Amino acid sequence: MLYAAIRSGGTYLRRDLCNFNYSVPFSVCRQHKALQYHQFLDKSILRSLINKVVTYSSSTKSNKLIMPEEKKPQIVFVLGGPGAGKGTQCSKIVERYHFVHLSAGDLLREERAREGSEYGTLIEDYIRNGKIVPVEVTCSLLEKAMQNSGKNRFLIDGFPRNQDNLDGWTRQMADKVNFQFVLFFNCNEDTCVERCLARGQGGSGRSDDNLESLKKRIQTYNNDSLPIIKHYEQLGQVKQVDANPSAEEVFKKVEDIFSEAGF
Ligand SMILES: Nc1ncnc2c1ncn2[C@@H]1O[C@H](COP(=O)(O)OP(=O)(O)OP(=O)(O)O)[C@@H](O)[C@H]1O
Ligand SMILES: Nc1ccn([C@@H]2O[C@H](COP(=O)(O)O)[C@@H](O)[C@H]2O)c(=O)n1
Repeated sequence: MLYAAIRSGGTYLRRDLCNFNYSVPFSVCRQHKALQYHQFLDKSILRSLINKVVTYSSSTKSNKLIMPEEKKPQIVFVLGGPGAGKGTQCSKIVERYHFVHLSAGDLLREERAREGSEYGTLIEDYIRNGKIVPVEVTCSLLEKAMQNSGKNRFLIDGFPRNQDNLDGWTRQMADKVNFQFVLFFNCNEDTCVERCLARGQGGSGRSDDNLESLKKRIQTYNNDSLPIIKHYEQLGQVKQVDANPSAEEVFKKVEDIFSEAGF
């Protein structure tokens, strides 16, 4: 038998990964997702055991192995209109709460600029026209950036932006991460446009900080991104912040949210 059931429907221990012979030497506290052990079990063995425990998805009845929830990277999605201040707030969160900030837009711009990229032209066309790049490209960039960072806490900024993004993420990543919540920066359309135009005039160098692209970006946001935020709202997974005040005032609300969430 490959797996020794610790508790049915719960966490399983892969015997073939263990170099000793205890049959059921510890129990798994599912509620707290923590391992508890019987007194006779040596702590060093326990430590090595914990490293070797994998969870088995009994709900799917498949042989798909899933990492324990507490070991998966923690993910916060950061959403809001163009220029709502997502990037600005993410930088502050990184400083205060030691998250890694991954902006889907930045990763796409980097990929566009990468010599030899097969997606450069496609990405430029999508960005200039405010359209959402197919998820296969974006999700792979996100996954690679997560792996390369070697860290375990991520703000994923500007993703998922449409149903394709959400479906692709669910297929490729949902099982691999510990999703926390969506941080939604809600900002008036006029303010968003003003901020992006000012950013363009200030020399952002972005090919989409102009009125023509902005109209398209806002249309995409209203038609494709808002329904995704609503989807998460219906699941009770959205923490909303009014993004119209100054960056400092907005961050105070963000701090409340992150502190309350235990970060
Ligand atoms: N609360 C704020 N008040 C005034 N200006 C702000 C505020 N937050 C951000 N800005 C400015 O607005 C511009 C857009 O901010 P930022 O890049 O953080 O937005 P964003 O939501 O990440 O944009 P995008 O989705 O287009 O990448 C920047 O020039 C930034 O300095
Ligand atoms: N999930 C995403 C995110 C972004 N894009 C494209 O990049 C543009 C800029 O994004 P920002 O978040 O930096 O504003 C955006 O308008 C899209 O064209 C994307 O395709 N998918």
